[in-house]
Amino acid sequence: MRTNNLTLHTDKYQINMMYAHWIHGTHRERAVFDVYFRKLPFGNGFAVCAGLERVTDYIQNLRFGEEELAFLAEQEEQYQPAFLEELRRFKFTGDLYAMPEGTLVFPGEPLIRVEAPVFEAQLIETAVLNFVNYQTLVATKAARIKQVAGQDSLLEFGTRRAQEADAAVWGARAAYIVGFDATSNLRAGMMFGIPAKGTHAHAWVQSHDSEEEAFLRYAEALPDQVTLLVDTYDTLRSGVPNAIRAARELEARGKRLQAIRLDSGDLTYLSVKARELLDAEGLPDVKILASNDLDENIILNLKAQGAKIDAWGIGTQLITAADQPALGGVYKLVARAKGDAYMPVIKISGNPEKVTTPGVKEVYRIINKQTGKAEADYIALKEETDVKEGKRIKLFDPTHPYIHKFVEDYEAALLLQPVFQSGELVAELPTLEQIRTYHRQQLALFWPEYLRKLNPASYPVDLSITAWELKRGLIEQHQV
Ligand SMILES: Nc1ncnc2c1ncn2[C@@H]1O[C@H](COP(=O)(O)OP(=O)(O)OP(=O)(O)O)[C@@H](O)[C@H]1O
Ligand SMILES: O=P(O)(O)OC[C@H]1O[C@H](OP(=O)(O)OP(=O)(O)O)[C@H](O)[C@@H]1O
Ligand SMILES: O=C(O)c1cccnc1
Repeated sequence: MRTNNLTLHTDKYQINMMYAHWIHGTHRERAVFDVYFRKLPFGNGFAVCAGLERVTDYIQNLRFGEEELAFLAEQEEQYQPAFLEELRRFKFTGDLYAMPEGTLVFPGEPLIRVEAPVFEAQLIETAVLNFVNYQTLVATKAARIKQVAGQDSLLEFGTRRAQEADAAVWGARAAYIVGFDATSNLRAGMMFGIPAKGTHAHAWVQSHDSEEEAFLRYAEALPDQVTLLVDTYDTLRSGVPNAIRAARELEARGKRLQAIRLDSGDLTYLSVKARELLDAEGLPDVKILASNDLDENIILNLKAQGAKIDAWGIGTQLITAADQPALGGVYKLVARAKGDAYMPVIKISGNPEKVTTPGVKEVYRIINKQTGKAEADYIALKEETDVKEGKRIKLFDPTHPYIHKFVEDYEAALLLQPVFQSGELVAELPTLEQIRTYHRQQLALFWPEYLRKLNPASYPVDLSITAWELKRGLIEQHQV
């Protein structure tokens, strides 16, 4: 590997567009881009916004170093040396607004708005989507797992199966945001302050002459509160009885066996039987941890079957978001500078979902003051004042405009917060603990029908009349 610099972590077409803008002298013209996704993953009723910390760090460190410039100079495009000099001076000077990490987010609403010289806004598209798509996807998957696990402990075990190293650590962080308790990845622990936890592998048992010896030696070496993996040979005939012997031995030394881990077989049957054995030996406090390709559906099933599992280790299915391995978040131009003002622009498509929503917009979460619950998200043009002033507004579904209602006793929470202004970081980023608390508060804002895992109700994301008319007008204008 030659570089840690992420400035060239972009698609070549961005640099080519930057070059063409520079050639024509339009590179300083301001442009506005929205980041949003069109479809919720996993059939879930919401997604959990994540990725902003990485985006912030990336933008602060955007610089074309000598290595990057030399590499660009070698490209078949033969960029002019003066362009490379322009890149040498590159720094992000724009504005970026973003929803805080942990926010519940929905299709069609901007999670991030970038207002910057087109030269800068174009460069960052690829990396911003890369970070936000992955982290939002994993946070959402983890939220589904957290929902079924309730108060049980959740350990993130995914690194060995993750799509490479960055995915492992940022995925561990995304899981922690929504309520996982710990990760097995020590680097994630060190980078983010996530509690790091670990049991032991089958290899530990296999590398001893007997399972009993392996357990005793492990318990002897490690401090209090060990977890023993009991399924290497025969869970009920050998693993659990040997763990019970180890627990006795530990007790004699003033230490405790914290848990046993089951990693194969019928987890309901084995956990019920193991619980009986442990309880019969006066060890009701020894917990049962399960792992083995678990996801939210298996956990829900195991619970319905009466499994006696207190803690869950989750790897592959979470870190790879196995049932839907990508979130299709996009970065779309919605306005560009024309003189002193922004001119809204649109992208038309035969598929109504793919028609972009033009203009510089804000997203407001409309919260009913009586119930304290979110009624809808309301996308209005930035200059609109009605919603800011708490005036009566019409909520209507842009794809079915006849479905509508008026609301007046509401609080409008402005979701896109300033993060960069004129290239300077203006937001104080929250700590991970603050993000976890905020995420829990977000969940409490929503009625359960939007949160349920299976066939959730669709939460309304509505356009203001002005934003809708702007969109309709531009569609008509472009119709031939
Ligand atoms: N009672 C259960 N109900 C539903 N799914 C279960 C139950 N017990 C285990 N599972 C899940 O079923 C799958 C079983 O995987 P698999 O067929 O590989 O068996 P295994 O026990 O892991 O075998 P191996 O000994 O090869 O590891 C895993 O995803 C596991 O989490
Ligand atoms: O099943 P996942 O959700 O992906 O969780 C991670 C898995 O990684 C380990 O297995 P592995 O076979 O890699 O190693 P081991 O020898 O320690 O069991 C562990 O035992 C889990 O089963
Ligand atoms: O600590 C563990 O038990 C662990 C860690 C990573 C993967 N599987 C299990």
